Amino acid sequence: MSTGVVKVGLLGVGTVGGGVLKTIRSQQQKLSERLGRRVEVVKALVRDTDKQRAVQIDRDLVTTSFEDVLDAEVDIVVEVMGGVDPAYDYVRALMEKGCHIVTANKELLAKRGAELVELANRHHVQLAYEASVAGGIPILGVLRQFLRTNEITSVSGILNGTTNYILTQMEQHQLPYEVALKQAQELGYAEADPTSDVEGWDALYKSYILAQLVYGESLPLHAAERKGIDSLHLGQLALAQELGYRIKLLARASRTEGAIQLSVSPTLLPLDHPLAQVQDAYNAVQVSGNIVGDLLFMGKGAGELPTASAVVEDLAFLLTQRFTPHPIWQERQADKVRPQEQKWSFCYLESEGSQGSPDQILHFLDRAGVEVVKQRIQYDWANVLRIGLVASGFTDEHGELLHRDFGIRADVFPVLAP
Ligand SMILES: NC(=O)C1=CN([C@@H]2O[C@H](COP(=O)(O)OP(=O)(O)OC[C@H]3O[C@@H](n4cnc5c(N)ncnc54)[C@H](OP(=O)(O)O)[C@@H]3O)[C@@H](O)[C@H]2O)C=CC1
Ligand SMILES: N[C@@H](CC=O)C(=O)O
Repeated sequence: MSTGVVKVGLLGVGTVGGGVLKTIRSQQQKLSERLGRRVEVVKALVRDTDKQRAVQIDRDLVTTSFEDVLDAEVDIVVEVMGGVDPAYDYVRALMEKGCHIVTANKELLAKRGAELVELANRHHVQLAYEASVAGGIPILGVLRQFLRTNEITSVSGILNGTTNYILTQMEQHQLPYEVALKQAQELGYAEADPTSDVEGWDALYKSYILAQLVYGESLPLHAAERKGIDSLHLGQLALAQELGYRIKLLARASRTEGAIQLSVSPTLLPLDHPLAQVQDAYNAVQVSGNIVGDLLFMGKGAGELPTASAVVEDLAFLLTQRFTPHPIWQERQADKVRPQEQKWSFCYLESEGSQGSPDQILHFLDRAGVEVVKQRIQYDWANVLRIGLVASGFTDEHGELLHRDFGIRADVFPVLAP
């Protein structure tokens, strides 16, 4: 490593990269005092050098050629370009040259993390990725350093800022889904392709990383349960609220009897549940340990400066550490994928015709053995029947029968507690 100055390469000067540049500048004195050296960005890779940026950057530093970064003799590279291709090849080439890597790229880690960890070990370089999970919340550092003696039964919570922002705007301001999504993009919360956010992939990548860190293994992504918020509508949020619940996109990594489970799903939380209070782009991570009990960490999960905070803290911490090998990452498919045990469900029933009255429908469910503990019945302006139920024992088969006999479409979501 060069003396006097820490030379940093940046892959990407978008929302996060811009925040990293601003933070290195605003915190230069603190960084220099802590590290005994100035931190300087010496090359920055972008796609388009003529693009207007929210951060001022010297024209000479910016390049569209990865070779310029590779040849720049950098000590550390911050990868904040996103995606797997070409990010993986770039990170690999840099590690092979002896560069430490700080990344915020959860997709890269969830898809190629095992190889990157192995490469980092082979080339004795550090791989730091605090910003990849829950933005500004330093949850990986806490799990890695301060919860090693506990048996962690689960790590769960709200891990995607974009979807939490959308749900908050829809529920509190009756904003249509598309408008709320557009706002989240403008605020810099969403991924370049926001499908990753709204279909639950981003939260799944983060749960995958948490499982690797906590359990030393994870389930392959394709074997996880994943449902996003892309088909949720205002009617469902309103009915859930009338029943005393708020819908949040909950992600969970757990280990039961040696089997890892990963899931992402819109879930109903009682309005007074701590996770139901988490609004806008905030995230919250709940860790359950056998000694400590339940812990809850909350903070901004997306956006320029909260994410840059995690990146720059990683960078500074890494420079004060000696290299120690990273625990390897493994994937293991459970012998039998067991669905998460879920006693209570929210069933949102909407009539496609007028083949049955609410009484007939509820009577049918009662006879079929479905236990209903809460219900709300509404007719919208077009006289479409909507029924919201909190129930136990509702299966796909009940949904099919409701469709066949009553022209009812059923959407079912887990409920954390009735
Ligand atoms: N936004 C957020 O709140 C958070 C983001 N992250 C992660 O951080 C990473 C970056 O996100 P974000 O800053 O929002 O993304 P942006 O889309 O805002 O920025 C991406 C940057 O990378 C550059 N880039 C992308 N692809 C290439 C390529 N093939 N060659 C050269 N340059 C490229 C872009 O160049 P150009 O500007 O010229 O287009 C841009 O500067 C992602 O992995 C994301 O998942 C993690 C936590 C929070
Ligand atoms: N798109 C992500 C950004 C941070 O990880 C999110 O919304 O959480």
